Amino acid sequence: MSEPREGGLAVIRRGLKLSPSITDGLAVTLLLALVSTAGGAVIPIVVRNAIDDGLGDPSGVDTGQIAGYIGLAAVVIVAIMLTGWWSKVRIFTSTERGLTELRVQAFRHVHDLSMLTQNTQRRGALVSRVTSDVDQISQFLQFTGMMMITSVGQMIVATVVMAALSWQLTLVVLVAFIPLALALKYFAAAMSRAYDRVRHSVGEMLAVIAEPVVGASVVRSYGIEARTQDRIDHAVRTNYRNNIRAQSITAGTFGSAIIVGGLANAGVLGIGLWLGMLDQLSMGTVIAFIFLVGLFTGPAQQATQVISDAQNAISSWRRVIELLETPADVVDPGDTGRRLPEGELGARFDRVTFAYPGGPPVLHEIDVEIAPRERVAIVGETGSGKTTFAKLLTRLMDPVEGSVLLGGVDIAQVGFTELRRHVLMVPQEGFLFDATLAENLRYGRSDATDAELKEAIAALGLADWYAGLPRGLRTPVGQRGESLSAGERQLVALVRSALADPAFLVLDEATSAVDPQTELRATRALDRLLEGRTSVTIAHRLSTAENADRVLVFDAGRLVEDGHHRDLVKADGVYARLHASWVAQASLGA
Ligand SMILES: Nc1ncnc2c1ncn2[C@@H]1O[C@H](COP(=O)(O)OP(=O)(O)OP(=O)(O)O)[C@@H](O)[C@H]1O
Repeated sequence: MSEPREGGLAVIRRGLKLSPSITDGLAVTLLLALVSTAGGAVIPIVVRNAIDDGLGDPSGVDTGQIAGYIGLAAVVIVAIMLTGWWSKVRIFTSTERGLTELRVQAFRHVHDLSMLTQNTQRRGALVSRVTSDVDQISQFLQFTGMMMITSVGQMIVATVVMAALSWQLTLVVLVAFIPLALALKYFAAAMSRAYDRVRHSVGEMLAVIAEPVVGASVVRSYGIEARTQDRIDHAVRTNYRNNIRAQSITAGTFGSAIIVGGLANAGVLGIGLWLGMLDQLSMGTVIAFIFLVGLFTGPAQQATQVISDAQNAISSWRRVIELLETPADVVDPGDTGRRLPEGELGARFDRVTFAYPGGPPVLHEIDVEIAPRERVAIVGETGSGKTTFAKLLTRLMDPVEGSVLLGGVDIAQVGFTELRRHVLMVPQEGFLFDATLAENLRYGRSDATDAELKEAIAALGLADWYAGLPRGLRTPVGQRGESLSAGERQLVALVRSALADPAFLVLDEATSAVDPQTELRATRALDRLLEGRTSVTIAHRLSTAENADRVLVFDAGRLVEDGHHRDLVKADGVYARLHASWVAQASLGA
């Protein structure tokens, strides 16, 4: 299905490179953690000595010596606590710092990804995916990853100390663990498959739940609540089943590790006592061994949990890296980019061909020049490429071949900020944020004063509309502007554009019907907005094409006609047919 995936270590290496703060001071942190772990192995030795030398002293119980050992044990325990605490604080701090960097990079990148291949909804899903993926990585780095390293250290130290005390008992412990060590590989593979299924079903479930939330109005208006609910129930149940299956495997492996631990302890006790009776082992050594078996088996019991957490974290990391490495298809040249000429601006499409990723060309060799201050209307059947043309003009995407120039400059070489200062796209539905009217208008120009906002409203002939607003500039527009009518939202979008004051405007004409009074206001406001500017309007209305200086007609991705409405009607081609159907519709509506 896809190319071979790189191994876990390679993913970790690349992930660490992306968040260098994680490894800041890691050597010291690990050293502290290992000191803390190794400290654990000192206690059994102290216990052994206290028993053998203190209690088992032939001249009677040596309380002084025992007190000395207890004191030593206390010092070691305090040292273990302090080094353990300190290493944890260090690992939390550095991983949080590194993961914050990763979150910032990932969220920024989601926004840089194509406006077209990633619609708003997909981007929302990506953002929540990144959030949960980074949480997984954090859980791993702060708990399990650290545990993994200290566990290995603990097992090595325990083995060395055990071997130094008694090779026979060490052998007993190792033999008990061999089957588990071998089985772990299989458990890990089963767990990996089970958790893969869980991750997949979580993704499905989120998508199925998110869709009807975003499309709530469609769900309600088509009365498909029951069907939607069925899909959600099914996704939730599948996720539940997958989770239960995965948890059963985890529980099974954990349980078998406990059994093996028990067997090792029993073996140590049995054989230890027997060796003791043969006078080959001291009492202290056998008791110390019980402690050491604990040190050795603890990590092995947690190995399954560690492996599954590591697998989760690695696939999360892999996804975040893949996201970050998805090239942003429109690259911002930034401040080093070229500047656009100030004042009026014309545009040129120089043999522009465009295809959406993986699709056939939808615009073919478009060659056209738009003069400064010209009012151009774009018309064509649905799917003919009008929106694509407009998006190329504002560089929401780059042509596959050819180039788009503004004022003689290839817009691919112009920084985003500079470009947005000169050319602006006014969509059909200007998105309004859940804030006041003033705040929404300031998306056009952030430093505009209240007086300037009112001036801009008046300049577009909207003073009477504004006067009717209950709280003036402080009027809340509601979520997505719901407190305003569709027509009023268009008015806000026009004032916002006027405040931004670009030389070149690209408009997607609204198709939604609005009341006649607002319609009149919008037409008047638009007329004033376009005054003195170059404009390209995706026209859905007859009057827009009729009033334009020039009409560009698209058909199946080709520019087939170019001229004034009058001449195009006479030419009796694509435009004449479109025009005839508009006229017929208008007379039907009348
Ligand atoms: N994001 C996309 N991914 C893939 N193909 C797309 C995408 N957007 C548009 N297309 C395809 O590109 C072609 C041109 O679409 P475009 O939106 O430019 O047409 P349009 O003339 O603006 O149509 P409408 O009037 O319906 O908005 C169509 O065939 C369409 O299916």
